[in-house]
Amino acid sequence: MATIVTASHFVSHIHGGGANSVDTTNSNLAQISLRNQPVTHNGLRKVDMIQMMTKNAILTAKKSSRSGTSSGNVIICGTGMNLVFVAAEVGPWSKTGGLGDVLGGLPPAMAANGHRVMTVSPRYDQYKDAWDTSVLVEMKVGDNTETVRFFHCHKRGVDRVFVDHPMFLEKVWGKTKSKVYGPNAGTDYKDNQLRFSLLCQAALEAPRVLNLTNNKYFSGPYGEDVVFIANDWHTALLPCYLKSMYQSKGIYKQAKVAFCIHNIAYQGRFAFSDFSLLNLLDQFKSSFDFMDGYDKPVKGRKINWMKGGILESDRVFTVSPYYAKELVSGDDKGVELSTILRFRTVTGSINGMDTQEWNPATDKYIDCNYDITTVMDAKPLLKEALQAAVGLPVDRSIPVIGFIGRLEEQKGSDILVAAISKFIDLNNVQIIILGTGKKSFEKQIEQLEVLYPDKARGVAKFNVPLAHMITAGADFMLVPSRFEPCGLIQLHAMRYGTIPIVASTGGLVDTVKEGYTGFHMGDFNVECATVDPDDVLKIVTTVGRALAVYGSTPLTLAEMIQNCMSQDLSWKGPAKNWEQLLLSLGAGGSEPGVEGEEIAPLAKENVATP
Ligand SMILES: Nc1ncnc2c1ncn2[C@@H]1O[C@H](COP(=O)(O)OP(=O)(O)O[C@H]2O[C@H](CO)[C@@H](O)[C@H](O)[C@H]2O)[C@@H](O)[C@H]1O
Ligand SMILES: OC[C@H]1O[C@H](O[C@H]2[C@H](O)[C@@H](O)[C@@H](O[C@H]3[C@H](O)[C@@H](O)[C@@H](O)O[C@@H]3CO)O[C@@H]2CO)[C@H](O)[C@@H](O)[C@@H]1O
Repeated sequence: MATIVTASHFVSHIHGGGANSVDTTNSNLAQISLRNQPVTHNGLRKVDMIQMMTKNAILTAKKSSRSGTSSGNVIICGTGMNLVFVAAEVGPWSKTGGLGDVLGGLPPAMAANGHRVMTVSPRYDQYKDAWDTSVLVEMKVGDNTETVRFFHCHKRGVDRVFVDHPMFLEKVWGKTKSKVYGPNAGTDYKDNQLRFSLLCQAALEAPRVLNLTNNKYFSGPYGEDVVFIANDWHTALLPCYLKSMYQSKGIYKQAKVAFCIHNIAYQGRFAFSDFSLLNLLDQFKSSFDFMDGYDKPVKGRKINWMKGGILESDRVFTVSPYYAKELVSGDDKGVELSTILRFRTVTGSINGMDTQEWNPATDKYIDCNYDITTVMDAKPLLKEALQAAVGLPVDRSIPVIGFIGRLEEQKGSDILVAAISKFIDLNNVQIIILGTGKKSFEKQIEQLEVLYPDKARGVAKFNVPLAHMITAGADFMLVPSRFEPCGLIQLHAMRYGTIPIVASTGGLVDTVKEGYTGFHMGDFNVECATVDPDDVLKIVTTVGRALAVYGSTPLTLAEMIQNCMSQDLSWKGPAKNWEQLLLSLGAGGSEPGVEGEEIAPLAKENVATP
């Protein structure tokens, strides 16, 4: 267990209000703010004042928040659970893809429903909006004793906690979008196991040592009655440390761990001898023990972090119901963990999307804002702006197909490139691909412009403004994934009235309805080493179907656009679902939340780094 080196309270001039500040303008809220005050020295037991809140009191709290008597626009009130999300990425501070998006969007939606919510992630950069808490904790990482420092800010009702250590900041500084896991795509930092061991230990300390006093609903440390939501392999040690370092000493007795799989393709497989680096008891060895036929990073017997996380946590979740089924369907889709997963129940809960960042009515990256009533007028203008931006002939009558994604085998950009050569000359169409990742795939997409100067562009950059312009300006969004746990690209596209053309896998099955909100291509071969000609044909055929609708039945197209845009794709529904799932874990002090509306925007400018 970690040792607190210095634990000073937050200074009131930073966050406003002293450590035990109680809002007295509303007696209900005053009760709420006492909820998490420590009452014993080491127990940090939650004062169960919340039970005194009647439903009426909750409603009053909500009403006063809505009417603006509370600070800001965030509607939160004190009931529910103490939730601690732990991940290697948290958007917008750090994001290489969808994991960062989920950590950015789901926590505020949970907070809106009255839960007390913290995220813990590395401090990869000098975030302008996160302050030094001056709380330091020492922990054993590998053979050394390391000191971490916690930074913090409170945004959209969520405590955003950043773990500061040179293993994160020194490596990544200024390059958060590309260097979170390694110096380049496909190469991992050699000390990733130590980095994420440190993250897991820090995350277990944060709820106990941070005296957070930044809003009127909650104060004091979170205490011990928490649900940890550990995300992906980087957080797999958390349930083990929880058991061996805390629960064995009577701490966190009623805490629970939910382990969420965002992508089974990344498991954290390392040499078996590395187990000793993790400072885990031998009792955990069998959970991590793993054999595969690959030579990387060493031949034969390995440890597998994802396997450990699956077996040692209280419940296993993933990000769509269909992917949950695929994971246990066989070793190809379960990436050699399907047998292990069959020992556990894997529950899929579909992701939402950030409807503030991705809102055509307010999007600052597009020239003309629109909604469901003005989409048909706006889209041709946005298409022209997009064509001009990437240097394609500007012509609103030409259908434009977009693709956005990490250039890994998962996303099928190689299949798409093969398909383009088959359909592009036969059709009056333009295609724009945006992505970063494997160098060979980046070269493939950059080559498109050379081959088809008037019809195709490939931009090998991580470019958020361009992602928004494509999402708004394209007519169709292609998602030819070999596998896709949930997928956010198709959600963003539908919200912008851009019709998705998707492979029939994972969350794409759950979110896109054939002929109603999009087009399905069928499922693809998950074998990544080659491009299956059948899959190329599936893209060609389905693109043909979509272009026929574009060209011949504009009314059907318009209807599909309306169907896409009229859906509620926000985190609201998914957050309610997550609430039920997390309540079922039965962590100490857990109670249902309330109906809430998460409406506070996050100014991204504040997050800018050096
Ligand atoms: N070059 C670029 N420039 C700008 N933005 C870019 C970009 N490349 C990607 N992005 C952005 O990254 C995000 C990608 O999210 P996805 O969920 O579609 O995929 P990802 O595989 O990363 O996430 C994994 O985790 C999520 C979350 O659970 C699952 O939805 C998904 O299926 C799973 O593979 C989107 O916000 C997209 O706009
Ligand atoms: O948000 C996007 C994804 O981010 C995570 O995936 C990263 C993964 O966890 C890292 O291990 C690393 O993956 C590399 C892998 O370790 C290496 O052996 C090689 O196969 O290359 C991989 C890519 O560089 O980077 C991944 C991000 O690129 C998260 O786990 C996923 O769920 C998210 O989809």
